[in-house]
Parts: sequence; structure tokens; C-alpha cells
Amino acid sequence: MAEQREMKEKNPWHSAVVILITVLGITAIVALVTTAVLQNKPLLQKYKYGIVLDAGSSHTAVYIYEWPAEKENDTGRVHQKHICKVLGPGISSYSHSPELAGESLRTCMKQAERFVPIRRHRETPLYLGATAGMRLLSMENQNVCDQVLGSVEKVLRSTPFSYQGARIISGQEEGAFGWITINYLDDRLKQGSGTTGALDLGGASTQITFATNQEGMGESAENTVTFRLYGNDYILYTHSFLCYGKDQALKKTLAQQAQVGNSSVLDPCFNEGYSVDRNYSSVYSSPCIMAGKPLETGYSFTHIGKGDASQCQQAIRRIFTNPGCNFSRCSFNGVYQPPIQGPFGAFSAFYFVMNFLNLTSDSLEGTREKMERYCSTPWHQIKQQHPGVKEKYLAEYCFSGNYILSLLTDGYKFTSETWSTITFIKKISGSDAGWTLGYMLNLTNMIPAEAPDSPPLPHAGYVTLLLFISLVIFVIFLFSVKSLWPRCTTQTQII
Ligand SMILES: Nc1ccn([C@@H]2O[C@H](COP(=O)(O)OP(=O)(O)OP(=O)(O)O)[C@@H](O)[C@H]2O)c(=O)n1
Ligand SMILES: [Ca+2]
Repeated sequence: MAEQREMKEKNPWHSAVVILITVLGITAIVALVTTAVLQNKPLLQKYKYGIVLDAGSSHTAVYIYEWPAEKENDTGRVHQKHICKVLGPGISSYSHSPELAGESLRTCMKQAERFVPIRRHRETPLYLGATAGMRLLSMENQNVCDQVLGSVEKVLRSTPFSYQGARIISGQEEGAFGWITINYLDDRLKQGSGTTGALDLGGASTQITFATNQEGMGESAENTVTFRLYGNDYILYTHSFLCYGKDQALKKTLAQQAQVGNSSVLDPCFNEGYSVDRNYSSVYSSPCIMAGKPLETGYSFTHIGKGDASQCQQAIRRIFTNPGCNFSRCSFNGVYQPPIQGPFGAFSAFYFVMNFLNLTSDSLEGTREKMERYCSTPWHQIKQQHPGVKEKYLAEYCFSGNYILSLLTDGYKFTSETWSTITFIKKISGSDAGWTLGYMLNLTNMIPAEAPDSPPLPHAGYVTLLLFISLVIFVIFLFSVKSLWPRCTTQTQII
């Protein structure tokens, strides 16, 4: 018994040495984990900025993007910090006083100076991309077009930002960068999984872009864009239809219904009771309307609504020409289009219109029915129901809804089955869907061709593993001490 008590008293677990070892072990583990956590903790977040002006046919918008400075090549990292809508029309409407085009941008550029921290002003790249309105102006009058671009350049150069140029982007770029934007924001590019096609409807042009594995893409080089992003290859089909944005399509539809000399036009695409006097020249004042231009201006007519959706669609169908298809398949106007591969995101005016008409989640048949009902509602009732909506927009929704229906089905060949693959979207994770983000990502080389190397474990996983291994080592150490120590003490006792 006395021997046993002696053994217990001499038990190494109770000795000061073991307590010391335990304390030291725990301290070492805590120090190790703290060092690992502190070493890997993200530094105080620093942000970088980029500004892109979308000079559209109907208006200009200034987008400010922001991203963490040390994560430039991570997909999904750049987001929209602010959008400023320029007051007044698009820059192409300043053809009679080009210098005012630049002036119109000043208020939004001042706002941008407040949204980007002062210390970042000088390094913040500033781009302006002009789309279909300026493409049309350059066709009409190259000289005036250059003056407008010169005027916006002068104002943008006077800002504290790093001005990188103002230019008209091609329809191909507009389509492809819209596609990059939505797939970047959806985080689909890095995963290399399926992508989403992009449908963009502006005032003067419309774009369709989708990834395809079609062998037949060789059929039309001008509709093909290839990208290598994050180690994945993409073959995109893209086409921009100039003059098929919703404002130009409206002019086309009206022009083919109007006969110069007639004092009124009975239009099925406007609600019954709608009646406005128009000048013929306002309808024909566009390079999109080729035939039937009156020699003399000054004729006017009364534009009267008739409110009939199916007749409206018949009228719209006539603006899609069918000159024959020189390829294996075509959309319209003899333009090549491989079989559509969804899903699709439809944005800009596709969204504005379908959202207003409450048609963002209906079947194709449901959409047709609702359009019939909307168009046959008398104009005074429509105005009563939507007192806060701009009258110009309101008057055009019957046309616009039918145009979208016709463009997607008669034009791009969506069917009742494939209609459901279209999602009408405005924003993805807080950033607007549109070409501007993709444009900036491309010009700042923020999407690498090859996937960047990343550590095998995420930060949290790394710390947890470190902690676990340290504990295992410590426990093993304690067990070895426990099993070795008594033997040593016993031996000492014998001696
Ligand atoms: N709340 C809104 C805002 C805009 N619009 C319409 O949407 C079209 C403009 O769409 P947008 O994408 O802004 O066109 P732009 O970029 O100006 O034109 P484009 O891309 O052809 O240069 C115009 O017909 C405008 O009347 C609308 O119906 N409802
Ligand atoms: Ca646009």
C-alpha cells in the first residue's frame, strides 16, 4: 500500500515538469495558429476603380466599377459601385450642336469624382464606347460624327481620371462583351461549365450572342468570336442587327404603314384613343429607312391608335426581310444563325418592356394573350393606370411588347419550348447586365486566358488543418511522455 502511495506521489503527470511541458505545448500551438491566421489574414482592403461611359442611341450612362486591388484576376470580383444617367438624349442626337454632347456629360463626371476616392483619380481608367446611334451618325455624316466624338473627348480629358479613349464599338464587340459581362457576373467563366447567351435590345440595334459547339461556325466568320478565358475555349456566335433596336424598328414599322400624302395612319401597335400629329420627316429621318422617303419635308399626318396585337405583329413581320439564306440556316435578313443554345439572359429594353408589361415569367402563349389584352385597352385607361410613367414610353409599350415577341420568335426562331430558356434580367449581383463591364475587363486584361494558380486549400480550411495536425502532434507527444516517464522513475528508484 505504502509502495502504491509512493508510486502515485511520484506519478509524472502530477509533476511540475509535465505541467510545464503541457503549458509550453499549448502555448506553442496557440502561437503557431495565431501566426498562421495573422500571416494569411487579408490585408486592409484596398480598392481600384474603372469608369465606362455607355454612349447609347437613346441615352448615355456612366458606370463606375470597383474591385479589391489584390484580387484583380478573380472572377466575380469587379462590381458596379455607381451608375449615373446623363440627362438628355444620346450623344448622336447632338449632331446640330456637337459641342453640347460633351457638355451633357459634365454633371455625371463630377459625380464620378465624388464616388472614386481622390487618391485613386489619376490611376482610374476612363473609357467611352458609343453604340448604334453613333454608327448611324457615322453613316450619315462622318464629319459631324467626328465632331461629336471630339467634343466628348475634350470633356473627358478635362477630368482627373486616366482617359483611355472614346470610340464607336462594333456590333460584334457589343454582343461579345455583353456575353462576357453576364457570364462573369454569374461566375460561370472560371467554372468552365455551361454559359448563358446574351440578348440585348437597344434603341437602334439589337444583339444575340451565345456559345456554340457547332462545327458549322466556319460558315460565317463575321459572326464568330473566339475567346480563351480562365483556361477554357469558347466559340461564340454573335450578330448585331443595326436598325432593329426598338426605336428604329418603330420608325420602320410606322414608315411602311404611312403613305406620304395620307393625312392619317391607323396603327394597330398603339392603343385605341391614342392620337398624335407627326411630321413625316420625323419618321423618315434615319438612314435605317431607305425606301419611300418624301422628297419634300413638311408633310404631317395624324398617328391614330387601333390597338390590335395580332395585326401589329403582322405589320412588324414585314420589317424582317427574307432575301433568301445563303447558309445552312438563317435568322432574318439573310443572316446566318446556328440552332439557338440556351439558357439566355435578355436585358436592357428587353427587360424594361417585359418588366413593365409584367411578362417576365410567362409562357409564350401567356405572353401573346397578355399582349392582346394590353393593346386592346383604351389609351385613356392606360394613362389612368400608370400616372407616373413617361407618356412616350407608355404609348410605345404595345408596339414594344409585340416587337419583342416577333423579334424573338419570327426573328431568332424561339419556340414555345425554348421561350422558357429566356430570363429577363436587369442586374446580376448588383451590377447591370450590358456590354460595359465586359469591355472594361477586356481592356484592363482582368480576365486571364489561363486559370491562375490558387492554393490547394481555402484560408479557413488551411487554418483548421493546421490546428488539427498540431493537436495530434501534441497528443502523441503527451502519450509518449506518459509511457516513457514511469519507466525512467522506476529505474531511478531501483538504483
Ligand atoms: N424605363 C425605360 C427605359 C428605356 N426604355 C426604352 O428602351 C430603349 C433604350 O434602351 P437602351 O438599352 O437604353 O438603348 P441604348 O443603349 O440607348 O441604344 P443602343 O444600344 O441601340 O445604342 C429606348 O427605346 C427607350 O425608350 C423603356 O422603354 N423604358
Ligand atoms: Ca445599349
